[in-house]
Amino acid sequence: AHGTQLAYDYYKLSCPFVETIVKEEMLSIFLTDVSAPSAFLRLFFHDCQVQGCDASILLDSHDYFNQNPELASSKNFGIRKQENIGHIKSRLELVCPGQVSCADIIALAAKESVLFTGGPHINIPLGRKDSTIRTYSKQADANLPSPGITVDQFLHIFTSKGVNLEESVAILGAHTLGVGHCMNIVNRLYDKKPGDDDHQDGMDLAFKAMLRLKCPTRVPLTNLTVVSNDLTPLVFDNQYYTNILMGKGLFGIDSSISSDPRTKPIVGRFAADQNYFFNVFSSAFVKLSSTNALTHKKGEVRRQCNRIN
Ligand code: HEM
Ligand SMILES: [Ca+2]
Ligand SMILES: [Ca+2]
Repeated sequence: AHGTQLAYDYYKLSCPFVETIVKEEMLSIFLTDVSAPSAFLRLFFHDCQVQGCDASILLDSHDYFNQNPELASSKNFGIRKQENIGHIKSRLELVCPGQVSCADIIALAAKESVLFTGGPHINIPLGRKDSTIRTYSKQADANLPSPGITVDQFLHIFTSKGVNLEESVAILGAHTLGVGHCMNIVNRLYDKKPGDDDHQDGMDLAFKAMLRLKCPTRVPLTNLTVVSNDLTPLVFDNQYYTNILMGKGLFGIDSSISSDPRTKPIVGRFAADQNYFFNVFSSAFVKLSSTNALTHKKGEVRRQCNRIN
């Protein structure tokens, strides 16, 4: 099974128990850290968004150009749990040395995170290779979306990967898990010109008052406070869509998709039908996980996730 494409049975001969081992390791991480699933899900998106799903995000700094690694970008603020991927990798190296890529481990960790928190069981094809090309913080700055992007920019990011309109709205449902830092929200709370109407951005006023209490100033220190992405940040459910329809979206883009005429009907459908959301999320996830995947002789299986062999 070492062809030129990702395959569902890629490790059937070379590492038949890879999925069981990753699941086992993930369970023990989840039991000690309830915030881990959200961290793995975001790690996966940020890896795929810069140069493709190739574990480039795990590479650390040392190189002769002395440039910052991808992870140092401010857009990667709050990214955690990379070291757990390295730990799972070292366990897999004992069982099937040189076989399983770090990029596949990131994708498997993300799908286990969705399942463990109550979301759908997603089957993903495997066989991604790890990048042999180093990435820099500038690439992450340029490719990772800002919380206030427009719906057009948002749709462009995903349609360019073959993700359709409905699937794009579904993949943002990942914001059913986890938190955001005040630094990513304060612009929405304090950049009003005098005389502006507080109602104009469609944000629920009680919600806005709560956010202002949690994030009282633009001063960087208080920006380290976190706020939940939805009402149930530990559960993968469709609450995110219900929240954004009520004007309780945390980031600008969360609010925007609940009012744009192209995306609003889809948000309504996901809010009304969790199963339907799960199905569309699953197909979006598989597409996202295949972004620029390196296969066959492109790329390598790293021996250690934080460095090119
Ligand atoms: C394309 C539009 C997107 C934008 C603008 C965006 C923006 C953000 C921002 C600003 C944060 C908060 C980071 C912090 O303050 O610590 C965040 C958190 C998060 N994002 Fe996104 N995101 C997008 C898409 C996605 C996608 C596609 C996924 C996964 C498939 C995802 C998964 C997450 C998760 C799970 C968190 C919570 C992380 C945690 O609790 O540590 N996001 N996102
Ligand atoms: Ca990458
Ligand atoms: Ca939730």
